[in-house]
Amino acid sequence: MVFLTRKLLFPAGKSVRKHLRSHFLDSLRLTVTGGHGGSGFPKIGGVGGQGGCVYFVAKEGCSLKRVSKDYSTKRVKAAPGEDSSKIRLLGRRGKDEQVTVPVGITVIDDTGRTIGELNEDGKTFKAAGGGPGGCSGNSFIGQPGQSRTLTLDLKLIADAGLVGFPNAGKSTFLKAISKASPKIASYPFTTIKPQLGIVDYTDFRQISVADLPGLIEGAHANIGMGHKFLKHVERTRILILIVDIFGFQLSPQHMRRNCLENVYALNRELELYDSTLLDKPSILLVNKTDLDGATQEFDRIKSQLHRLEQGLEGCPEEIRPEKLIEFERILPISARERIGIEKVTSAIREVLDEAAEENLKEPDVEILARKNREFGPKVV
Ligand SMILES: Nc1nc2c(ncn2[C@@H]2O[C@H](COP(=O)(O)OP(=O)(O)OP(=O)(O)O)[C@@H](O)[C@H]2O)c(=O)[nH]1
Repeated sequence: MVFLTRKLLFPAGKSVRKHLRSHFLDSLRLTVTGGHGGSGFPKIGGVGGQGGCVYFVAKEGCSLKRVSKDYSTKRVKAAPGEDSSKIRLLGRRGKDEQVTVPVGITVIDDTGRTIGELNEDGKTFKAAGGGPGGCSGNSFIGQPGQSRTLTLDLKLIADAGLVGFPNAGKSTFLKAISKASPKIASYPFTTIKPQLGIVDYTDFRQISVADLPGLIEGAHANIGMGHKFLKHVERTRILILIVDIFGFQLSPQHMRRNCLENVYALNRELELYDSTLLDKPSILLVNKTDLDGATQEFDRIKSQLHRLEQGLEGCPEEIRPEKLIEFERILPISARERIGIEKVTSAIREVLDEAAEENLKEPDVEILARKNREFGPKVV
């Protein structure tokens, strides 16, 4: 049925991504409702308990995807207040509902107004107030809680995040794609200050690329800048992985990894930290192809880069990923000599546009598929 739905939704000729990714979410709409106030007890002047409130609480390491899974109906309701009774004149307050959200969330109401910012761990925002309990002022009838639909927007660092081991040529690449020298971005919700390069297109579109520094093998286990780095990879729409065509060695104590192994190692680091990062559309840049013998080396490994699953057996166990990254594009470049840079900037734009298009369509498919499951004919 899902297959059929997809076929109907995606017109012929329009390519459906060959592998269906689960979605990276950077925006989520939730309908929040405070609990209903409890009824009062007119005879003895008893007051109903106030309904519970809905709060958003920022927490490090939480993702919008998690919130979406926890509240699959996209509705959050706090508990009603207790009715007043002979044994409890003042009804108890309804239980609050606390929704844990990622740090760096902007809360937007239905009119498009920003009504809250959750930029620090532990920060709380009251999303919906509970209804007042019944009392003499309201004829002892408990009132409904506040109800509204809010959008949780995850603040992004940039459209694309540049991921690579040291010395791969990230800064050089950033300079090559942005006319002005990269800016150091300072965000209130992050501790790192990524270098930000802005790509200017002839039609005045601008796309931002952030160099997220400090990834080394073991980052998932918080070695080096570890988690500080990885948690910011979440805040970009697409990933650009960059590797040195001749490989990389962090220090004499570390193994020398060839180009292909570097790709597996980057894949492994992302996977170990959070495998949903691999769901983001990604581009692989193989850098330093101006060096002697680099073109031949790229031609030699090109097919292996396109079919990572085939090289898995020969991949050292400590960097062997379980879930493989799937690149939308694999491009050889020389960041220093600015070779292949135009192809990269067009690819970034195309991949971002494809991702945006897919994001628009995919939820429809999911909803339709669910509805079909709920109401469609039973297949036994
Ligand atoms: N031959 C050649 N050298 C390059 C190229 N791109 C970068 N380099 C050199 O590689 C070295 C590292 O480049 P960076 O841009 O500083 O690399 P990085 O990934 O930002 O390094 P970290 O700051 O350590 O993370 C420098 O000496 C660059 O000149 C390239 O396309 N060709």
